[in-house]
Amino acid sequence: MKATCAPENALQAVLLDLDGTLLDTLPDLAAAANAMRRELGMPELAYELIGTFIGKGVDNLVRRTLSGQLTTEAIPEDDFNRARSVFYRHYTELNGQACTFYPGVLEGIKAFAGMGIRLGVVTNKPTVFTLPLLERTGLAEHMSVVVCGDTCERRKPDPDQFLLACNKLSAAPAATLAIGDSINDALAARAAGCTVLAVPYGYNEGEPVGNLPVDGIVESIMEASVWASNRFTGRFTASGTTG
Ligand SMILES: O=C(O)COP(=O)(O)O
Ligand SMILES: [Mg+2]
Repeated sequence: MKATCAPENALQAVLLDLDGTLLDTLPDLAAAANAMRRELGMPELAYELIGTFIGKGVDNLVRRTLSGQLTTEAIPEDDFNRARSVFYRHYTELNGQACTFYPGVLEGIKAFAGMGIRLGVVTNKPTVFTLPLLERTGLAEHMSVVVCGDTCERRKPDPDQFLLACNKLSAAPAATLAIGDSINDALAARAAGCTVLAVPYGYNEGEPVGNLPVDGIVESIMEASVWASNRFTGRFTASGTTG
C-alpha cells in the first residue's frame, strides 16, 4: 500500500463504531439483559437504563445489568460468571433480531466507498457477537478490517484497537477518520492520533455528546462523508491514485 502517494491531508481510512453508531442494537441487548435478570429471579430494567450500560463491552454490560446501575459494586466472581453465561446464551439467540440501521448509515458507507476510502469497524463488542452481526446485517462486505473488544489486550477507551486497524489498512492514524457515539470512541481514537467525529443518537453512557473531545458532531454517517470531503483535501484509493 503506497500511503506516501496520497496527497497531503488525504483521507485514507474511516473506522466506524458499531453499537450506537451503525446499528441500534439496544432492542437485542436489552432483551438479552432482561432475559438474564428474569432467569436469575430479578425484576426487569427499563430499556433506557440498559442503554446507558452499553459502551465498555459485554462484561461491563453484564456487571451493570446485575447491579442495576452504571457504577457497579464488587460482584462475587461466581455470580458474575453465572450471569455472564446466561447473558451469552440469550444474546447469541437475539443478536441481530430486532436491531436496526440508523438513518444515513448505508448512504454514508456508499459515499465513503465511492471516494475510494477503505472502511473498518472498531467495536468493544466481542468477536463472537460482532462477526455474526456484521454478516446478518450485510455490513461485513463493506468492511476491510474488523477489530473487536477482545482482539487486543486493551479495549476502547485505550487506543490499541484503532492503532491495529490503521496498521492493518496501512493507513496513517493522522489520515484516518474515526466515527463513534461515545466517550470510549472519542478518547481511544484521539489517543491513537485519528480525527474523530461523534454522532448524537447513540448511547454514550447516558451523557450528551456535546462535551466529548471530538473534532465535530454530525447527525449521520452520510453527514460525516460530507464533513470529510470538506475537511480533507485529497482522496486516497487503494492503487495510490488520488481524485
Ligand atoms: O459492546 C459495547 O459495549 C459497545 O460496542 P461499541 O464499541 O460498538 O459501541
Ligand atoms: Mg458505540
